Amino acid sequence: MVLDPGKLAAHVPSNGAMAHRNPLSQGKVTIAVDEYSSNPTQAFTHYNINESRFQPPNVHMVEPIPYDAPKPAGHTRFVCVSDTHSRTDGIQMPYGDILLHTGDFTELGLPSEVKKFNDWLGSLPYEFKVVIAGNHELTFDKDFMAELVKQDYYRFPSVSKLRPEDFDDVRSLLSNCTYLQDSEVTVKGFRIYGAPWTPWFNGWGFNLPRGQSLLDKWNRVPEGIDVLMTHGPPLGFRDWVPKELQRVGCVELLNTVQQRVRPKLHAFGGIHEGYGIMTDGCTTFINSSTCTASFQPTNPPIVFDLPNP
Ligand SMILES: Nc1nc2c(ncn2[C@@H]2O[C@H](COP(=O)(O)O)[C@@H](O)[C@H]2O)c(=O)[nH]1
Ligand SMILES: [Mn+2]
Ligand SMILES: [Mn+2]
Repeated sequence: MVLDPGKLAAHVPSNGAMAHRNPLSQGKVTIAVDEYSSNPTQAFTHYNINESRFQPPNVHMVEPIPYDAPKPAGHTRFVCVSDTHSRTDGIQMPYGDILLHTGDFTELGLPSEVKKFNDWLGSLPYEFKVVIAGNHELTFDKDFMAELVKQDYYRFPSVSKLRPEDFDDVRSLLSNCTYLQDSEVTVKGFRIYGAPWTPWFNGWGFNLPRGQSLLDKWNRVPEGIDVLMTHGPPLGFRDWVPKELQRVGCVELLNTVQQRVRPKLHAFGGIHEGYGIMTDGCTTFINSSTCTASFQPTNPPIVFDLPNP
């Protein structure tokens, strides 16, 4: 899809207490921990009632473009997938230029799974493929693995059985893509930044407490990037978990995206139930979780066109 930002009201929330320009840092916006950080459902309600922050005209749902829609001249087509969880066999992949996979490509990050995923990547025709980890890629999280081997009971027996030499260099198994972890790559002129962190939930990989710990990671995202890849959603954008009647997106990620970084595209997954697309007029938010809540790989990849830089 091609969006004309001029047709949508760009929304910069008025909650000035959480973002301010630092006079010592040449106009750079500084994000502070949000007062509702620890309770995203309450944060959503508060900002929606007081600022209509998550409803029209500040936010709109976006229909995905059909795969056979011609790509406009001077555009690059992104193909977004996420949360494939080692279930790639039946996925019909559409035409595009750059593949983005926003994590949970395995169940447990086992080297055998990573190899299978890498083989699948190798079979795809895209010119560029960019991948981040999710909370299921346990072996990619060095701190998680260091803690796991200290435990005298094993929550993840098949992972605990691995020898360090089996997973020390697990990233090198991803030879058919660019893997990002708190890092960026420029592809076809687009600056793409990727980070795997999600709010703590059941003690998986790359989990961090809400608040300053996650904000420290988001503070590493540079201004001026075109595409942000995270595993999980920001607050209010495709982050609803119906079975718990909860919003679970990260408030600090939202404030970072809307008030400081303002990328053209924010691609993520993480909350399988949130599959779909929204825009705030500046950033298009795509949750491309392939797997459903019951881990069926039935949600199709989402394509998105951006004008070339
Ligand atoms: N209440 C919350 N539910 C969550 C959160 N993160 C994930 N989930 C639920 O689990 C599934 C699958 O996630 P996965 O990482 O195991 O693949 C997801 O679709 C949600 O239903 C959370 O932070 N809070
Ligand atoms: Mn998942
Ligand atoms: Mn996940």
